[in-house]
Amino acid sequence: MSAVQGLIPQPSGLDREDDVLTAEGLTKTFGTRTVVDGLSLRVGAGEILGFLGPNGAGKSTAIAMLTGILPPDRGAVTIDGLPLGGRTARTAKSRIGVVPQEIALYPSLTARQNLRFFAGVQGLRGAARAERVDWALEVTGLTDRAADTVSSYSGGMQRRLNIAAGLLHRPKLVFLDEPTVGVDAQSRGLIFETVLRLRRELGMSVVYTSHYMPEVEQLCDRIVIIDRGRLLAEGTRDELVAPLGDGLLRWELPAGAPEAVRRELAAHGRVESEDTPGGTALVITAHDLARALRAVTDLAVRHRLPLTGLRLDRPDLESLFLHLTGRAIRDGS
Ligand SMILES: Nc1ncnc2c1ncn2[C@@H]1O[C@H](COP(=O)(O)OP(=O)(O)OP(=O)(O)O)[C@@H](O)[C@H]1O
Repeated sequence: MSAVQGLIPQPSGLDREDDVLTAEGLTKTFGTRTVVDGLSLRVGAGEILGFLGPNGAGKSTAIAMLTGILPPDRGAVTIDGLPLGGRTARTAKSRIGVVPQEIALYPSLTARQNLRFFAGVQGLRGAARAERVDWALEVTGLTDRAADTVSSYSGGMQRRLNIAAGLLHRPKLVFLDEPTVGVDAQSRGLIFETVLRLRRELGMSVVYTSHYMPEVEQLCDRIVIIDRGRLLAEGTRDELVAPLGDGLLRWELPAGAPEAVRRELAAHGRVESEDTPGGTALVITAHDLARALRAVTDLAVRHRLPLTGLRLDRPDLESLFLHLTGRAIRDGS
């Protein structure tokens, strides 16, 4: 059970006037399994929203519904005030860009030829097309390599060109699905720069999925965490980690450790128990980490308990995640 569930800020006031996306009660069931369950969220104009969840949480299914690829069983989405269904679906969809994880480019064509092709698919012609292709190359840092074939590109450059292709129609909102997976540090930096420029220069909004927490902490204005298809927490990075207190302290105790240990530690914050192969681990969400640590060492001396299984964690999204879901953001990591 989580240490902070119930203390996390929940979505505040949907349907703000400048929201570029609102979703209400999105639900999707495959067979007997409800994969997304009553999900509501919003994205503000110019906002970079981190969209997180452990493997199998329902992110891809939710994003497919948010982008009009998959119709929800229940619930509704608006893009820029337009329902993403019925008569307005086409216009609503034209205001979003979707950049999937998979590279969807023609390797034997140059970067510019690829973008000219995709711009044509978007209905751009003539000077407008040339201007937009130049812009997309520039904003993703690929102008110098525009005449090279994609097959000669590094993985990171291909990823940036993939992003450029999703920006050609200048959407109001772009979905970036794990845009930095497997890319080199330089491309990662350039992708960050691109995201920040899109917001700064065009007021574009971004929904950003990533398993790399420091990246999300650095880039995203607000973060939504889902698990088992439901919204688990939503807020700024600081709002989200605030309930974790000053720090987390995890102390593995042998079987038969006195109950008094737990009682005394409760004075220093919320205490939870986890079963371990050798006994129990107490997880203390400490108000004051230094004092909690002193209490632990004091208890260890008094009750002759080992300190070898003691670990301290900074409150960050990674630890929040573990506490909310009982799992690391990526299984096996
Ligand atoms: N078309 C489908 N039919 C049946 N089950 C599905 C279908 N699509 C997804 N699922 C199941 O729904 C659950 C959520 O899947 P989804 O891909 O949305 O999760 P995710 O959060 O994107 O996971 P990951 O981070 O691993 O990509 C998974 O258990 C998946 O097996």
